Amino acid sequence: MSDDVLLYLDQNNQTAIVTLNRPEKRNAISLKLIEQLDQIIDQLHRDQQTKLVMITGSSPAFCAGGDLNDFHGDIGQEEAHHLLKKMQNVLWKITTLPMPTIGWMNGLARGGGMELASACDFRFVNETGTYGFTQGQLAISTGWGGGTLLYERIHPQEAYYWLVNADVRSAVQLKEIGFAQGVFSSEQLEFNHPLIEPYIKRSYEQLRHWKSQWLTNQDLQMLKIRMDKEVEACSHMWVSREHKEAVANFFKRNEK
Ligand SMILES: CC[C@@H](C(=O)O)C(=O)SCCNC(=O)CCNC(=O)[C@H](O)C(C)(C)COP(=O)(O)OP(=O)(O)OC[C@H]1O[C@@H](n2cnc3c(N)ncnc32)[C@H](O)[C@@H]1OP(=O)(O)O
Repeated sequence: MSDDVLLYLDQNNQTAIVTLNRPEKRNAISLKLIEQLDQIIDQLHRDQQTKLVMITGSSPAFCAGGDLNDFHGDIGQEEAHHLLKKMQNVLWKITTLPMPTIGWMNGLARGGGMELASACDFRFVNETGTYGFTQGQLAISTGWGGGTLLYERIHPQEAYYWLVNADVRSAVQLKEIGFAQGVFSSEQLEFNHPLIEPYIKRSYEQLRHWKSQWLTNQDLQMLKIRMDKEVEACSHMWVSREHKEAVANFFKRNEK
């Protein structure tokens, strides 16, 4: 069985690197990938050694969002809800991991890929990448709870504006609005680079404390309710004719 998600723990188990590994599909998130990611995140929740988790993609992309083959098809609203909920649960588990998390955005991200990045505490982006909450272009909204998380990461006015525009932005723009904490070249984003040294220098206790403080500072109960509502809303849009046409157009375009 191929591994669609890889987990690498560095020698002293200080850093866990979680890599989405479907580069030929731009690391689009299939149902199989969700299952594997879920198991890895559960393992990290139980972990008593790791100081830091980094989530990244196998080059050239970070993540193209939900795999439109798996999430599409002739399904009703309840089935759509059931499928979307699976990844919402994973995003929730990532959000509430007990250690700091970095979305190590090595390349482009679209749709659910941006939602995944929003579930991380910090985001480092590749200067050559392009990034967008493009769900609006597919006649849906964010469907895994990542739109709700976006409101927690940047100014609400800017989050609202981005979701409605559904536009694709540069790395520098992401830094300007505070979505990304740093913009780096591909070489700088190589692992074991000094970029993560500041984190590793801090003690386990410090990092776990700051993470706990970060989570306490958010109203998690309310956050979960807001994410649930987002999934519900998207599941209704998912079965619309407009969405089905938009997905069919994507695959037609790629056939040419
Ligand atoms: C389902 C949840 C929902 C949410 O809650 O947010 C979503 O995520 S909806 C999905 C949103 N994502 C998209 O709309 C992105 C669609 N993809 C693209 O726009 C482009 O592929 C790209 C990501 C900009 C990359 O472009 P490029 O580098 O030119 O590569 P290709 O277009 O040739 O793609 C290579 C390969 O990958 C397949 N692919 C890409 N994205 C997806 C996807 N989201 N689902 C399924 N497959 C995807 C693409 O079809 C190509 O496959 P082959 O033709 O077999 O080579």
